[in-house]
Amino acid sequence: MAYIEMAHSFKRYHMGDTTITANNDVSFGIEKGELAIILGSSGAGKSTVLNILGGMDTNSEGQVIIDGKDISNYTAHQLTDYRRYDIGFVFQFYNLVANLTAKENVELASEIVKDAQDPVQTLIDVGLKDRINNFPAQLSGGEQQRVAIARAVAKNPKILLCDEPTGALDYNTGKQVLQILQDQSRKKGATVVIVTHNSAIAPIADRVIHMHDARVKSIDINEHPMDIKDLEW
Ligand SMILES: Nc1ncnc2c1ncn2[C@@H]1O[C@H](COP(=O)(O)OP(=O)(O)OP(=O)(O)O)[C@@H](O)[C@H]1O
Repeated sequence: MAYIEMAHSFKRYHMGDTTITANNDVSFGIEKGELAIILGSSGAGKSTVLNILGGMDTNSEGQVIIDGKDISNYTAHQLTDYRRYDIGFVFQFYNLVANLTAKENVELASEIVKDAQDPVQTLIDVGLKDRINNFPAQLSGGEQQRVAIARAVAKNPKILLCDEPTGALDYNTGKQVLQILQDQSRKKGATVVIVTHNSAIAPIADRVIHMHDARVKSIDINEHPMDIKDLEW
């Protein structure tokens, strides 16, 4: 069984008399240490998958096995622990706390787990040695996203989930952020899942899960993922 295994997962939203099926019989596996990209156009159901994998939402039906445990059966309390200890999340618009410095933003996360990485070292690792005591408003978009990545990885999560992490960034800054995410997988052994509508970045992934209209349309394995420096879009 794969490290992450979503099996026949459905997510239905009920709005009055209508039911929206955001995920329709979604099944895929992701191996430990892989960089996986979930690719699809707007409304395909990608964020729904990511939120369910991250324990921020629950599915209506089907299994969500993470490291051998089915989180779809978890209680609210178990899901809180799961989000706290096992998951790092990176959002499109960074979601940093505006009145805390870069270091303090990372500490917010590192202080709630037992075996966290050192916040300063984590910021140095993402190239922010000279920005440690700056507030988010003093940082560029790319730098803010790097703080957000440092915050996510400082907890040593089992899985790093990223929702359109380069969506608000320009081309070169986006590539730098992708490089950091690919390094998390290649050099640190983290399992990284990126949701995007940008098909140009698919070649950097070990596995590409194509979604359309709430379903998985196909899954591609890249035996030789492209280096970010060779990527063009
Ligand atoms: N809380 C909700 N209540 C009702 N419908 C929802 C809710 N969340 C998502 N949906 C619907 O589910 C479908 C899938 O949404 P989802 O956000 O997963 O797509 P997506 O592929 O991530 O799109 P985008 O790239 O635009 O974020 C959409 O039709 C959306 O309107």
